Amino acid sequence: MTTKMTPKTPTPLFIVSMLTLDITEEGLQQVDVLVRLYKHSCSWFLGPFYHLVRVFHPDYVKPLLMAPANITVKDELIYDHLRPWLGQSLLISSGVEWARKRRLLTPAFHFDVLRNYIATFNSSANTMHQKWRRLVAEGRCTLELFGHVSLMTLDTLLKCAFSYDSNCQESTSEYVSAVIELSDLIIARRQKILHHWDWIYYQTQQGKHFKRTLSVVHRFTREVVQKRRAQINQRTGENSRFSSPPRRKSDFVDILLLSKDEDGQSLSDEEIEAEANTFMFAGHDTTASAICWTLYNLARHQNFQETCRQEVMDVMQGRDGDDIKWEDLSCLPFTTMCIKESLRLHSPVQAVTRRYTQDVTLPGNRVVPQGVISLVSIYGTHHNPAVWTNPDEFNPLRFDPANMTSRSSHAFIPFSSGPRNCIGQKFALAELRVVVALTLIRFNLTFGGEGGVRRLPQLVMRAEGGLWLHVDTVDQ
Ligand code: HEM
Repeated sequence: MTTKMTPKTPTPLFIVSMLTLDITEEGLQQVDVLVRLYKHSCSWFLGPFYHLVRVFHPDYVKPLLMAPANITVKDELIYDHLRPWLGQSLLISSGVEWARKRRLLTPAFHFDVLRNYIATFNSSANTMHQKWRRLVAEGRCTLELFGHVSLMTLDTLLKCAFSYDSNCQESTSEYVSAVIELSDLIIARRQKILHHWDWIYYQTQQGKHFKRTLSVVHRFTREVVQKRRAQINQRTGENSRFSSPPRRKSDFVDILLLSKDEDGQSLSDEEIEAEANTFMFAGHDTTASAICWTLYNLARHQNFQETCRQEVMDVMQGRDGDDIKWEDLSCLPFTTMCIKESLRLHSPVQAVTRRYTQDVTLPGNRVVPQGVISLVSIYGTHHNPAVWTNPDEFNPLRFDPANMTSRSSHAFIPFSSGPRNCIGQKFALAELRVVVALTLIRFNLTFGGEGGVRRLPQLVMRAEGGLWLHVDTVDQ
């Protein structure tokens, strides 16, 4: 016998928090209450429109995230506002269209491609740290991390996606300002229920501003792709049978321009623009959030910070410069454990939502009926006391391989899982390790605030009023 997931009676507080998508510290604490109460999932009707199942136990998360991509649809409640910016890209599309794009884009994230980006990760981090050194020398030792780190991840992505040196960490870039503004405008739109309808939103000042900002971003991407296409066409003309790679190291746009599906079809310029915009959106804030929270957690746990620093210094011993190399990444096991624990405790993405075109069966013969929105709570799963002992405690030893054998494969899902998992996770983890390692050998980090910060779960996990750390240069 199967049981359809039926709604539990929600309290008004929970309904309000769903409509505002938990964008406060209190919203997160309400999730903690739900998780302790229900352990696996709960299910609601939200007004007349939505029936929503919220899942936060690995046993239930697994069948939902591992469901075949051809029955999985990205839900409009969360993703529709991104469509004007990202178009029908990998993040948003479904079915056959998604499968074709995923096949064409996967080579862009192969290890052989990623290892070329290590130099860029180092140089972007160096620029940020030079700024920090200047600020420390001026006596401004307490820094708001998100501002600095977001510019650095944008700088990196612009170089890796477009080979474009924006110098955005040192001076204002119109494109970078527009990308930051678009994310802020999308958050603001989500919080106003009436703005969810296009025909209202685009009449408002905010909606008009969104359109103007969008045109800056789209113009930039279009110009890069068109210019690059022209260069490739010119090279193929010179060498009539083959499209040869560029003389500089390939970036994402080059790889997408040269990729072909089984029928020999390549992505159109519009499709490449959509994917490039998606990399910028999906890759900069998420990675910045992960870096900032890792540094924050290490600032609050000096013993772990010191162990990581020692580990990095051991790797760098006897070297002339202090660049992190690709081969070094696998020699930083404890630092990687701290990064993973931080991704658990302060997961940049709090949830993913899905609908399924068929019923999905969960353990105990429970069924999520087709069409129902499933909200897979990454935050809830990572804070579930039925899965993690003392879930609010920062304890990197959870990720010691000896302590991981009995844990479900779906207990730790910062990058989601299954066919629609994050295509950029190896890129992100490599950048995280480089930036965290370089930061620790150059700076001591301390947190002065009492009792921690108030978390701000927006598009990614941030901190209310910013994330402020005290930064001192390490004597070398
Ligand atoms: C710490 C950093 C990152 C985190 C925590 C993260 C997390 C996620 C999550 C949870 C998803 C699933 C979204 C969903 O199903 O709705 C996702 C998908 C995706 N991510 Fe990431 N991400 C990170 C970095 C990146 C980077 C660096 C890139 C690209 C350069 C990227 C590109 C994408 C794309 C294109 C998808 C859609 C994949 C698909 O549907 O096939 N992400 N990411």
